[in-house]
Amino acid sequence: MADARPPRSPARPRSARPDRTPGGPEPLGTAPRRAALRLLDAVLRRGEPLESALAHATRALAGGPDRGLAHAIAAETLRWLPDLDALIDSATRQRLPDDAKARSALRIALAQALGLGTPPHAAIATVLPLVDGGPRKLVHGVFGTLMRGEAKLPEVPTLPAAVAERWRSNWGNDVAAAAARAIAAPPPIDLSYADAAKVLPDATSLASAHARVPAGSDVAALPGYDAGEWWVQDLAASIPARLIGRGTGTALDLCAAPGGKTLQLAAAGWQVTAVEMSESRAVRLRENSERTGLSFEIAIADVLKWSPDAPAQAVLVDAPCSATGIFRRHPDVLHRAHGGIVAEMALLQARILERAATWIAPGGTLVYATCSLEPEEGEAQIERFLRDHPDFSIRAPVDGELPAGIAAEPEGWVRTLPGMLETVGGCDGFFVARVERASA
Ligand SMILES: C[S@@+](CC[C@H](N)C(=O)[O-])C[C@H]1O[C@@H](n2cnc3c(N)ncnc32)[C@H](O)[C@@H]1O
Repeated sequence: MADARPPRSPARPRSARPDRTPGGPEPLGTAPRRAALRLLDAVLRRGEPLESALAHATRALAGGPDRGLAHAIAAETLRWLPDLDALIDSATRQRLPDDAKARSALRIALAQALGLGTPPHAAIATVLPLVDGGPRKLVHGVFGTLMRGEAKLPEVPTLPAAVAERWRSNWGNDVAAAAARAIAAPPPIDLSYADAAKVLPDATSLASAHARVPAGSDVAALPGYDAGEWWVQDLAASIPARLIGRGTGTALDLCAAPGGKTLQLAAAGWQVTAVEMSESRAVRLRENSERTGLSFEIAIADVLKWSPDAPAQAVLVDAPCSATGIFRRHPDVLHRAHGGIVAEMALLQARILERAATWIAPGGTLVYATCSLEPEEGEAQIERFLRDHPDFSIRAPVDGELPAGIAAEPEGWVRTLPGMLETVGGCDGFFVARVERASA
């Protein structure tokens, strides 16, 4: 590559040969790195969610552990992307283009060596075959320079510039700084229980029917898994159904899959119809119903075309959104969810809300939620909705309805932000508003 400075006397990490004969056997462990490279390409070039790209990018891998490794490498790279790029730029004379294969290969080699604790010689030996016939010497040299210089990642990851600017301007510097701290490692795992009496006795519990277990726990080994007593659901994601509460009437869960909120509503006694447009995601609804023994109707339909037979007492709109609030577990959103996506999602949310408003019985409740940290998908939606629908008004949460440590905003809605509950593991960024239709 002509545009990068060859390092001074490149180091040769143990067992990595920059001049390996092309076509020779590939070092063991290269296949998951190749899949990680494909995953990065899917997220950064095509804007695909990491989880959606997983099946295709890892289809050639032999088994679960290799797939898990490819996912872990890609996710770690996305957590630290601006910092990895800064290191790469510090060791090249001319900046490598963002989409250069050499940059991608270096990103995943460095993410492993500096983030995942992979021995440097293994990190580079398994990555060099990915640039065979290309900038192999450059990649090897830059990596060697950085390792010799004892390169390190900072203690706190750097947010991508556009995200940092947006969140600082919307929520302030402290929230943006807390978001950066929250990217450093995967968060703890929250479980929602159908029966509050069955919550694991030793676990941290921040709300009724909630347990929090450490990140990386083998959830399938936890008590109650086989019996379907609980499902994985972030604490903030459990708030929308908490605000609907218990009831025996009809509830519509629009945009329902994979179904965490549908299960909560069914467990709270409602006769639920779960509406989901994606057939493949609706399979998860069915599986979750079978696993937990909680029953509800499923309608596979687009809510922009579907209508219920009769108005419902409760309607939950967990609208499709930019998903920037779930960046801790899905760091790809930090690099995909730009302003255009937020604007597109905000339009869709407004259309869904308009339809949902017509399906609520007098005196009934509508809960609107998004896992987004963008006010256009939260506060602005509900402000506009209330302006356009004078027969609806906010019903603020009362004592005991929200998890410990989370309070309603003065306007009566709930906004969870990075930094909240930080000392006990944090929570996702969510917006939740409960509005009630006036009685006839
Ligand atoms: C935020 S997720 C829902 C998460 C879910 N409520 C839960 O708690 O597990 C949004 C869902 O809405 C679905 N969706 C998007 N647009 C839709 C539409 N027009 N009609 C029905 N479902 C839609 C997506 O396929 C996705 O499954």
